[in-house]
Amino acid sequence: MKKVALITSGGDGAGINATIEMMANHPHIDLYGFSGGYNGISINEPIHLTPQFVENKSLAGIHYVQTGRSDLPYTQEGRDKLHRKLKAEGFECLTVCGGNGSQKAAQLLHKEGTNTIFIPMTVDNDVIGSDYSIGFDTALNKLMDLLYGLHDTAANMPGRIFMVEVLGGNSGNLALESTVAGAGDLAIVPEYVTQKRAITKVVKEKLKQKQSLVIVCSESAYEDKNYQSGNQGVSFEIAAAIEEGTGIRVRKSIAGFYIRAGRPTFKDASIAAKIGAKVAQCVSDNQFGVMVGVGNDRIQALPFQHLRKQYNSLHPQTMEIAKQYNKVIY
Ligand SMILES: Nc1ncnc2c1ncn2[C@@H]1O[C@H](COP(=O)(O)OP(=O)(O)O)[C@@H](O)[C@H]1O
Ligand SMILES: O=P(O)(O)OC[C@H]1O[C@](O)(COP(=O)(O)O)[C@@H](O)[C@@H]1O
Repeated sequence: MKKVALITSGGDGAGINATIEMMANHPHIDLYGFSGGYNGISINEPIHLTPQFVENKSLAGIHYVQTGRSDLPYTQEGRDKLHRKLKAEGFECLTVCGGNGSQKAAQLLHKEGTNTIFIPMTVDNDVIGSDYSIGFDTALNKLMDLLYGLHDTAANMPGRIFMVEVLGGNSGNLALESTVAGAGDLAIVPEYVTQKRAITKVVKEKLKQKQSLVIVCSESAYEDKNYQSGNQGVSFEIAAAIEEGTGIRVRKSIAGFYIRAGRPTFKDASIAAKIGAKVAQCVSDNQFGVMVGVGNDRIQALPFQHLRKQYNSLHPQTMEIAKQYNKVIY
């Protein structure tokens, strides 16, 4: 049996319990989780994730271990603390579930001597080197539900403009995919600089064709970059510009954190479970310094050294379609 530590880091993502359950049930793995992200390794007692502990809970919305954002990995001193703690407690490997920031820290820790495996988990679906991140589909489905509701009220009471602000960090994936899927009329994404005048022009054109509009706006999209990843409120400023340009009041919603966790969809539960099985196999085979993610429709273990140049931006085909149908500001 190998003693393995696991943390979740950064924003939570539905489905990760299925990964943990698969790892906990592998005959070669003795799994322990630290709550609180990287800092949790230093300050929290490990939770023994035995097969009995994880039984029947893998599809729950509440994670087996709590996630968090931590200062320790940013400094050599902090990382040394983590290395020492893991070594002292006899862990042979650390598995980290999170987004791009967590991936960076995992790479540093591996380079400095702690065997590490990384698992992509973020609703932003922007992890370098993986076509999919655990939690994205659940968030997308919850967002779709909200947008469908707005379309219904829009149809019942025409002539209105609705604006929904959605999570996504520096990525417009949630906004773009939900819009192209038909739940929104126009996406505003941080990958393209959004100019007030351009939005008003597109909105006016769209209102010639449609009785009402549902606009899906990413949290960090705007021309003056005052709104960064994790900030809220950019849609209010964009809505004000649209109101000024069109004379129509904009009805606003922030989808917020409601979409971020909850019970996973089939896609999240399924991919997460398969990732868990692959991670367990990697541990068993002493294959460390890898990200176990999705590529070419398969679960794959990609060595950290292959990650650098594969920045995961908006899906090119989705973006092309969105442009063709005037569903995105670019
Ligand atoms: N550049 C970095 N160097 C070292 N550790 C980092 C770095 N960026 C992020 N981290 C660690 O990963 C954690 C999560 O990163 P964050 O960017 O907040 O979320 P995510 O991993 O979901 O992208 C941070 O709180 C920190 O502990
Ligand atoms: O929960 P917080 O700390 O307010 O952070 C909000 C951020 O977390 C996310 O929901 C998820 O981001 P990460 O998974 O990269 O941590 C982003 O979409 C958003 O910008």
